[in-house]
Amino acid sequence: MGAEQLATANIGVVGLAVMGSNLARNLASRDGNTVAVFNRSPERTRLLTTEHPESGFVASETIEEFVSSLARPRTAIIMVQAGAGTDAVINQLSALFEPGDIIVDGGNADFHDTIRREAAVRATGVNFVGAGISGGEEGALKGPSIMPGGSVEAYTTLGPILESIAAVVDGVPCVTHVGTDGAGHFVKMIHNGIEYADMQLIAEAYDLLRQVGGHSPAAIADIFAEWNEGELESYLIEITAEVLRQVDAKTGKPFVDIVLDEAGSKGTGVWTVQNALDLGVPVGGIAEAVFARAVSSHPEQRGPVRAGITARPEIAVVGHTFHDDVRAALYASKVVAYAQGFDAIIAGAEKYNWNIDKGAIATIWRGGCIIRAQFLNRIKDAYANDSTITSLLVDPYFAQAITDGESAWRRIVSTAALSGIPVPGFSSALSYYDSLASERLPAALVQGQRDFFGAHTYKRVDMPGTFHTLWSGDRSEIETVGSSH
Ligand SMILES: NC(=O)C1=CN([C@@H]2O[C@H](COP(=O)(O)OP(=O)(O)OC[C@H]3O[C@@H](n4cnc5c(N)ncnc54)[C@H](OP(=O)(O)O)[C@@H]3O)[C@@H](O)[C@H]2O)C=CC1
Ligand SMILES: O=C(CO)[C@H](O)[C@H](O)COP(=O)(O)O
Repeated sequence: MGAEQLATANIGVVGLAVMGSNLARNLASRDGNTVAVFNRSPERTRLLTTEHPESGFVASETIEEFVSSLARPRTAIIMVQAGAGTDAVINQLSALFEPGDIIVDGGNADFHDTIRREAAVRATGVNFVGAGISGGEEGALKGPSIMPGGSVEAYTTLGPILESIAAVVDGVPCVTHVGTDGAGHFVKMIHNGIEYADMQLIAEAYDLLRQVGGHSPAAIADIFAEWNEGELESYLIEITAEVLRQVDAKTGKPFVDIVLDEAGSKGTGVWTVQNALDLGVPVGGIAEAVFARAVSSHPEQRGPVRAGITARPEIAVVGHTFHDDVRAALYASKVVAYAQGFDAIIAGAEKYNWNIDKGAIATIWRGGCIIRAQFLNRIKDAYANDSTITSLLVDPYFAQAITDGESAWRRIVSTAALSGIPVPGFSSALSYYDSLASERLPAALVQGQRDFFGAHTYKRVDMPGTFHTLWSGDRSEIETVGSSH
């Protein structure tokens, strides 16, 4: 590593922790690439170059050296901690980059930050691409799903290199230009929200099979492995079977029994729910998954409540088809979670003026990412058949899937309630479906209450206009000017 470097690298990676080092190795393994690498603490850089001489990295110990090692137009992918760390590296690179160069933030950035950063960097003539990258360590190395946002010009240069390192399904690379500025990180955020919901539903299925079904973790691993051969085939089901089959070497107990039952999070699920609230999109499945992790992480509340209860419900007696019912409930709830996630994408695209192709998003999520699944082919097909559908639940395939699983779904939610097993994911998904399916909702009464205490007005079912009842007067109705609010 010298002070000046020859500009031999066609791409660089800044941030060489788990994701950055694996992405750099992935890039280096593709024909024609010479990869420059830099990390704030040089120890990581040294470790990577020592352990992987085959990658032929051009390593630097200062950011200046790193920039000088890049051929023009310079392209650098940042894989550092979201937030202040990312801002620090963007500032360093923008001070040294020239118009036409490209900075890619591949971390899990808040898309509002990406919108801000893209505008600031673009003003200097440098291109900024906020790219969601999913797949964890293995995906980064072997082929992730990549969700880049930013300008079309930047994608023209960057697209081929991203396509060369992404996962490939049916010959199609799992990368697409999602839209301008923050679109890529927005879609990655929704991906993570769906990931939360999917994981929670799988965890509820496990809990039911264990507590009500009476199966051991190893037996449940076999059930999940079998489910992974059918419509539920997905990476998350596959790894769940692996986790459940694991035995703790220290105690000989199932691994799942020695792990503290307090789920952590890094924040992208919370962002999804916060933004869905702002957009007015009901994403109950994702919200329940976030809240379920929060409930689990409050032992100071769980302990005393549990200690104060003298008797728990008897576990309901179930028949031998119970695990088929759980599978059907899991599938129906999963359909709802994905439908809600795509609704949030549609609402975000509208609010932020992104031209997001829903079918293309389903396509690039089929491989490389954490929520990769066969099932995404069905979503791709649904939007190919009709890109204007108001909900995935009206697509003929999904409507039929829900109808087929509906009775089992209801049996599972009621069995769980009778047995005292928490199923916030399954039950919120069912309530959401029932809300959409109901002829009339008690929202009419809520409107009446709002009008009573706040003169917020209401609309009538039998005539146009906006009305208010004089609740504290003679209770006659008047027509009001302006719309209901
Ligand atoms: N881990 C995962 O499975 C996934 C992670 N991501 C995202 O990818 C990004 C990288 O993730 P991961 O590899 O896990 O690493 P971490 O999120 O743990 O971040 C560690 C890296 O950030 C660098 N860093 C932190 N602060 C600064 C700073 N102020 N200036 C310069 N560098 C800084 C560290 O440098 P140093 O070594 O000097 O401390 C190190 O290289 C994150 O945004 C993460 O959210 C996305 C998908 C999956
Ligand atoms: O982005 C990811 C995968 O797509 C990360 O694995 C994500 O950080 C996991 O989130 P959390 O730690 O909140 O469970």
